[in-house]
Amino acid sequence: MSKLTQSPAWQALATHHQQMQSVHMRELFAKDAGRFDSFNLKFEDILLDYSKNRITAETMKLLRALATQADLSGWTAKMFAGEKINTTEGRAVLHVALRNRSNRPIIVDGQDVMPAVNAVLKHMREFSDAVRGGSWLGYTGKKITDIVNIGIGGSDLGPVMVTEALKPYSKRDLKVHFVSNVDGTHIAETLRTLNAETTLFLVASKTFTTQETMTNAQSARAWFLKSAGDEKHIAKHFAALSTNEPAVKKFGIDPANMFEFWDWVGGRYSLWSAIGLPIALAIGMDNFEELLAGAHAMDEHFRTAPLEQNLPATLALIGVWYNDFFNAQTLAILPYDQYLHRFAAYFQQGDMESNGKYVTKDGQTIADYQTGPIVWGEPGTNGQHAFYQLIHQGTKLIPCDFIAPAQSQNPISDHHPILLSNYFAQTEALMKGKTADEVRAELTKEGKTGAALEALIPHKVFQGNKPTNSILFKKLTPRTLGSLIALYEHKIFTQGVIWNINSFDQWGVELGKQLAKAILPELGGDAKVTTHDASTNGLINYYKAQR
Ligand SMILES: O=P(O)(O)OC[C@H]1O[C@@H](O)[C@H](O)[C@@H](O)[C@@H]1O
Repeated sequence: MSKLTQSPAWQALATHHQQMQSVHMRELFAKDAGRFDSFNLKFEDILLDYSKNRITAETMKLLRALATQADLSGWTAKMFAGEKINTTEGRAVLHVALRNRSNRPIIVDGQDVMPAVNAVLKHMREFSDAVRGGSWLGYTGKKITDIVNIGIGGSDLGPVMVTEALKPYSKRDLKVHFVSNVDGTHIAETLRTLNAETTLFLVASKTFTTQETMTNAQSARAWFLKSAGDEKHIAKHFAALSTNEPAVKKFGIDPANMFEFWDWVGGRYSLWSAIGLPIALAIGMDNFEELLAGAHAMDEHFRTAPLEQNLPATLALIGVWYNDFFNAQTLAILPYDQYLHRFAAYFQQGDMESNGKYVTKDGQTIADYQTGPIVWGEPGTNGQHAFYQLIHQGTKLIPCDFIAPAQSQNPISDHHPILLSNYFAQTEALMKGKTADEVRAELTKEGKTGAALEALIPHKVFQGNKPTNSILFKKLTPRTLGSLIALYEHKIFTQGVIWNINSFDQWGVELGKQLAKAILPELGGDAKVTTHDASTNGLINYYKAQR
């Protein structure tokens, strides 16, 4: 058994789980009219209702003891102080510095990082103001109408998610496009309608070596030069967001158009850095800084609020409860806001790349507990008509986060009340379910009788007792979105601390990259490939025969 599963806090939870397994939330609500009051938390205008979970006050107490045992506050202090907690890469983890609106000095290798952070923000403001204001002109003197961000993973998903989420705040006549996939279709379809004279490319890559991004960037460059002719025009049409200055220079991008960030910014935590430039271009720098301010406020909350009041820690502990004691495999993130349609996709990387680890910080194989969940989801109400069946009546336990704004950005007729009636109804249905007696009464009322009625009953029963968190806030503003993202980031951090894993490296993505590099040259020519296992050889040779 591992140190964690043998620990007193874990053992106490395991024992408690034995009792809780058979408890139905319907009973918990029936017994306690104050359950909502006991199990909700507020942060600014964000409400987290976690009462529809298979928990009691005792559960939460034991879960908090687990966080204390893992020294969550100690690890949090280390992260915020710039200690190199990403040990396998020898790096600090300081996305919190990027949104440190207090300007409190944060020291890495003996130097305060804040002056450099602020200098890049200033550069981003000047650049985005010039492009948005129309004073930044393309090579034929025309204003920029289209931005194409070329990046992948953390250099794509955050900006995509946020620009979609904050569309109501965007400059509608400046379109932002995103190219990530190395599939030529992605860039071809994006460039099809664009004009080189009015298009600005942002090459977004922390390392500036990522194959997909470099391939797309070279194709964009070739496409641009086909119209512009002279390489000197690249300066007005290409900018780079990166930590790798030599590679940016080598690509031919003017260093004045390089927006720097640092190795202590993880790719999946980088939307707050220069990687956020497409966001700033879309919504303006004032709104981008509001996003930072919202995240900073959540950082301060996470850093200072006691566990009992701490939203990220609470979400994290509830997640651990299902993941490790109920053996849940997944977490569904279900935003009832169309603007948040990429939120789950964003946290698929955020969570799964951070906590998809089977080795502890000290290199031990984890054999007797689960780490990160599979994260997935789609906006409501679309999901209801697709996969909710399985959540309601399948054989798997699927904890869900339901997220919604009280105010719509598009209050057309009664759309929003209809949307929210579904939001409220789903968590109620998942919690309560429907008993055989209730089904019988309903069917009888409909005139059904006898064997036909009895045969139908089991199919129409909902067991209920399906756990959900509800996150409800006033309106999806830049500030609120910043807080929401930081809420999930710190949840992921907390779970990583409890599971004793490094949430900030991503070695698991390397093997495929290595093998693809070896395979690429084999795809040319007609020679039969024999260097791999039979399946891989067979697939490659079939491809070569068909192409
Ligand atoms: O920004 P870069 O260096 O091009 O990297 C893009 C992505 O590359 C992937 O390999 C990593 O798993 C991600 O974490 C990262 O965000």
